[in-house]
Amino acid sequence: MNPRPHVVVVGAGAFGTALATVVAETGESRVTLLARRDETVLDITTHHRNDVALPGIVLSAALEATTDRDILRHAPIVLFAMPSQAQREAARELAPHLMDGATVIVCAKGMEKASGRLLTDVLEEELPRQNIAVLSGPGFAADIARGLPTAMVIAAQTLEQAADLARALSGPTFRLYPSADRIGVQLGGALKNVLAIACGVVEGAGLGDSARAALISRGLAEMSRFVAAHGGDASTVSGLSGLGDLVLTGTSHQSRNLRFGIALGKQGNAHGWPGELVEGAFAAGVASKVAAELGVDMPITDAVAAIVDGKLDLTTAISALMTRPITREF
Ligand SMILES: NC(=O)C1=CN([C@@H]2O[C@H](COP(=O)(O)OP(=O)(O)OC[C@H]3O[C@@H](n4cnc5c(N)ncnc54)[C@H](O)[C@@H]3O)[C@@H](O)[C@H]2O)C=CC1
Ligand SMILES: O=C(CO)COP(=O)(O)O
Repeated sequence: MNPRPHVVVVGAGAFGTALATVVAETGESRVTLLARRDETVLDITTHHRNDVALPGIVLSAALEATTDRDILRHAPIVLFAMPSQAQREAARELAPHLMDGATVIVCAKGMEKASGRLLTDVLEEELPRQNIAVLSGPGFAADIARGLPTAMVIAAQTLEQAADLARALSGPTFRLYPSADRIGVQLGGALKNVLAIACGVVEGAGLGDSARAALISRGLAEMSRFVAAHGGDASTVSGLSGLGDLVLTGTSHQSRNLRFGIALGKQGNAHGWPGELVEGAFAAGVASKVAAELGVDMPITDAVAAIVDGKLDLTTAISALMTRPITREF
């Protein structure tokens, strides 16, 4: 791989901006953020800030920004940091601009709602001439952008490719662990959002910390089953993407999914939610539907999907979860 590759990050929201600045700061790559709005480009190039996405944070002076898609033509590494439901559309729009053989890294945490498919499958369908990888794990955009220590996972088709990517993108404050399990890594990220909503519901309804610990642990069992049913490695979810991210977003109020769940637990609905992205609200319904098709038992995910859809009240959900037949733990 080129010693100083050009990395382009698509999606100038919180996560895209955070990834772009932390990689630019290493000095190992030339990094450009591909934004949709001229105002964002101006803010980054003149003030080294993106105050819409990451208010008050000073970005790397080495970070470039543009709205010109032609920047993708010579970029061997491209990060797709837009929300899950926008990944297909973005791939379709950007396909003519991407370099043949480039690696496109899914940085969203979710599944495609319309098809129930994995995001790597979606991008492989839309971008047959590129290699598709996944970046996931515990890391709030604001923490990453501020240079606080974070560790995440990068999964590619082979461990060797993942290790190359990890070396190209890691820096002194941002450490990537390579993996060859794209399925486990991406599903760990998608499903932890559903469970973070469940943890929020528990917190909002005042059900106690013991209930949260039970949810995290039984939620992990659900994740493992779902990953295995998709052909991934069930043990991947006990790593950073899965348990690591669930501990983070199931307990920290920085998490939008947790805060959304707290609103549900407090008032029974999410009326008044400010419109921030809540990936778990999409993933719950998709995962629940796909699990039913695959015959995978996912009672917590099913409950979150039904609560989010307004089809189940909290008391009934808790009673249903607590009175399931007694079975062995594993
Ligand atoms: N914010 C965080 O701390 C983290 C977020 N993520 C994941 O990153 C993904 C994005 O989240 P955030 O950046 O927080 O959301 P955000 O709402 O801050 O930003 C999303 C950005 O995507 C852009 N966008 C939407 N559709 C697009 C398209 N078709 N082409 C180009 N850009 C498009 C929007 O303009 C917006 O700037 C989510 O899947 C989230 O789960 C992952 C780890 C941490
Ligand atoms: O995935 C995240 C951190 O790892 C961000 O979580 P939220 O989308 O819940 O804010």
